Amino acid sequence: MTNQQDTLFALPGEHQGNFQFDNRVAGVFGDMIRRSVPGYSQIIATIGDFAGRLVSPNTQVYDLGCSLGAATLSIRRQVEGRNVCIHAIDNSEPMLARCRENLDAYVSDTKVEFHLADIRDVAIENASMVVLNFTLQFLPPADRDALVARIWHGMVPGGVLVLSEKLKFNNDAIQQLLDAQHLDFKRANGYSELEISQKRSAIENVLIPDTLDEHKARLHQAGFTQADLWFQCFNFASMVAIK
Ligand SMILES: C[S@@+](CC[C@H](N)C(=O)[O-])C[C@H]1O[C@@H](n2cnc3c(N)ncnc32)[C@H](O)[C@@H]1O
Ligand SMILES: O=C(O)C(=O)C[C@]1(C(=O)O)C=C[C@@H](O)C=C1
Repeated sequence: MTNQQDTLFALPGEHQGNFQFDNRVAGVFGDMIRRSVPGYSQIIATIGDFAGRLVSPNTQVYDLGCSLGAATLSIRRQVEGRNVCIHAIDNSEPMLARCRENLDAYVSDTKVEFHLADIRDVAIENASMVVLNFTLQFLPPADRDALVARIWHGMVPGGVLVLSEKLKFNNDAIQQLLDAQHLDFKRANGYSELEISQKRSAIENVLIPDTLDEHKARLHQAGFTQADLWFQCFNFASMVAIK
């Protein structure tokens, strides 16, 4: 998988303005997300494990906001021979082009369809797995309930939704503690103070986190009565919901 080192925010004044999933970000995204999101590799591996257990034959899988295709690749390895179609969807052209290259690099009998599209416009049908791995947080908050409800409607009974997100906390002391631990994680992964602060400014109006309670309420409201947290490290979490 494309894995150039992320130095996008290393020089003063670099990459000013709002963060975008453009060609520069797509070129370093594998490195960026691993060094920025604690537990990312574990989450990708576990998405594959959920797929192995819960994806049923002759159904569809949706990777919404697929970026470079890490989740799609992890799922595809676990569902060979089930006559499943995986839909890898992203509205960033440079991300989707690299996603296609990464998936095409390995042989598989499982069909993958690539869609350059907004996840709010894509029909979800006969789905036994839907993945929102750090994508919902980039949608305008007003659009989130409708998407999760549409996902529930498009899923088969027993299907699984994996929802991973950066979290916000209502308690200030907890917010500050977990935020500080996340920043130390980035420092330990080689990001400088300048890189950390410039990236923070770039994403603050773009990545709008919800609290865990808000996520759980949204999942329940959409119809997912079986939903819980399966992973959390500092202010990053992943939830699993079964229809
Ligand atoms: C943090 S990345 C997701 C990481 C990826 N799921 C993974 O597991 O490696 C968010 C992705 O969502 C895409 N995205 C954001 N809003 C979108 C939308 N409305 N429709 C489609 N894709 C979107 C971005 O282009 C970006 O590639
Ligand atoms: O909070 C941060 O600093 C992050 O970098 C998080 C995050 C994410 O959660 O998606 C934000 C943007 C990039 O896509 C990679 C990681």
